[in-house]
Amino acid sequence: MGVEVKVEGLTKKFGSQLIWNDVTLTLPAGEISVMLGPSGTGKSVFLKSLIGLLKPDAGHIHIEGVDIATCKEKDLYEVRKLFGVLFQDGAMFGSMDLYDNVAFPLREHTKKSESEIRNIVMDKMELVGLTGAENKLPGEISGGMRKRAGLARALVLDPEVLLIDEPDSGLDPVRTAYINQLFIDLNAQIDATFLIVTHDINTARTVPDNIGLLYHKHLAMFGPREMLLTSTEPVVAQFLNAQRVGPIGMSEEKDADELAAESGQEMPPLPPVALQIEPSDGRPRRAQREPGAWCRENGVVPPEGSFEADMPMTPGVSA
Ligand SMILES: Nc1ncnc2c1ncn2[C@@H]1O[C@H](COP(=O)(O)OP(=O)(O)OP(=O)(O)O)[C@@H](O)[C@H]1O
Repeated sequence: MGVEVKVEGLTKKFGSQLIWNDVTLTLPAGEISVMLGPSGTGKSVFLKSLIGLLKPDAGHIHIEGVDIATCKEKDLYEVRKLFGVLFQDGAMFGSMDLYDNVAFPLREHTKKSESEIRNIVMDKMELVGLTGAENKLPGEISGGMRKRAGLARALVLDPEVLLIDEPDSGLDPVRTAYINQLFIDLNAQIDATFLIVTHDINTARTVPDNIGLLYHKHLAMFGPREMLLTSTEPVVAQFLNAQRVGPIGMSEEKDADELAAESGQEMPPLPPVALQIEPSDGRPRRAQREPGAWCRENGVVPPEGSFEADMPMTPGVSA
């Protein structure tokens, strides 16, 4: 069962460059959360801060009673064992075949016998659909397969928290759809807490239980998927609907002249809220909620056509 990750007032700077300030959010145990944000807003830095690879300048990260923002190296080493991480490129050792890559954390961090290791590696390879590819080298397989192998390696120590950095980078839409379904199925099976950093709006709209948006050195919003997908807050609505009109500019916040030039243009109405992807075997996830439940409980009327099975495609967003 996954564990809760509670982030309070987290601030990160590199020298005088502020990356983000006062980030406060809770990744609920066993739920899938997605972190979005324009390029360079510090999504990867946030992910690395969560496992203690980067030290925040202020704030706290509470996991299982330990504050990893301030704890000793020895405690950090222990807490890190709760995490599995899938880096953007899979971070495979090029000279090792997939079997040895996936077995690596078990050989490094456990005293398991080679036959126990074999059982675990083959089990995780099967989970990610890579049975039969054990003897391939990372350079001999596609980007999608490399990500799956990276995922198998992230799973071998049975993580309570799975951090995934841009799983869709370099993948075509079909492969992205497959890996998104895999995340949902995995979450149903292992019940870990997931945090996925992505640029892909379709992933953000259909995979997570919660969405966060980093923008302009702060956390603009974090909450249930339906809350953000029905939000008319300009930054959130602009980003989640891939619009040019709104406060986010090409490289930073728009200046007064740019905003004035847009004054006659309105953001189009919000598109319908898509159904969340469900596990392929039909078994519900522990965190799964009924479509529209958050809207009903909070008196929010979702855009017409929301939660319909065969929703039409929205520009830039495939259902
Ligand atoms: N180790 C580091 N030292 C100094 N600056 C860094 C370091 N790591 C990241 N940065 C800076 O922090 C900022 C945020 O980087 P980060 O990679 O987290 O952004 P991102 O939101 O993940 O971007 P993208 O979506 O393009 O991957 C960038 O300006 C980057 O140059």
